[in-house]
Amino acid sequence: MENRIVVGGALIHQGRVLAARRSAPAELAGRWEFPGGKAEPGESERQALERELAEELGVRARAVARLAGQWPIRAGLVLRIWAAELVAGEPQPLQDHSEVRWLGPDELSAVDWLEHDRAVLPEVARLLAEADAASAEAPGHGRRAL
Ligand SMILES: Nc1nc2c([nH]c(=O)n2[C@H]2C[C@H](O)[C@@H](COP(=O)(O)OP(=O)(O)OP(=O)(O)O)O2)c(=O)[nH]1
Repeated sequence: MENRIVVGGALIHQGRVLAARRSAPAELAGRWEFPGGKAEPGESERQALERELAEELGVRARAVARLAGQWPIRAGLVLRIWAAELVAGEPQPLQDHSEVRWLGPDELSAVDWLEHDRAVLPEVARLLAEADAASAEAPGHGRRAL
């Protein structure tokens, strides 16, 4: 059987990353993840992520780059994580989540992540550090989206 891809988004905005607390199924409820979901047949990972972030959070977001690595979730299902930037809107837990939270670089371990997502945190920390360095160099010290 061909692997179906689950795309999770490390949505980064103003030096923080969004974590979302799952509301279902029971065995995953309460744990935190990078919001996203399964790519539909014929859909690119980018398209899938941007669609899922709109449905689940009510935001417009842009998938920027895939992070290294992939994680088997169960037979036929593989998780990949993309860095994404917020284009418009304020994320709300509309669907599949009970809460969302922006985490700064020192808060990445403050929530109970799903196991696979924990493996991505060093890379996310690096992205946040890069975004911070870029904002410090930018004229007027304005923060950049990523
Ligand atoms: N969305 C997401 N799912 C993750 C992450 N980490 C992780 O292990 N998973 C697992 C949980 C689920 O078993 C599976 C994704 O299912 P999902 O429920 O988010 O996908 P979906 O929205 O397309 O769901 P469905 O409509 O097909 O039920 O991947 C993550 O960071 N984000």
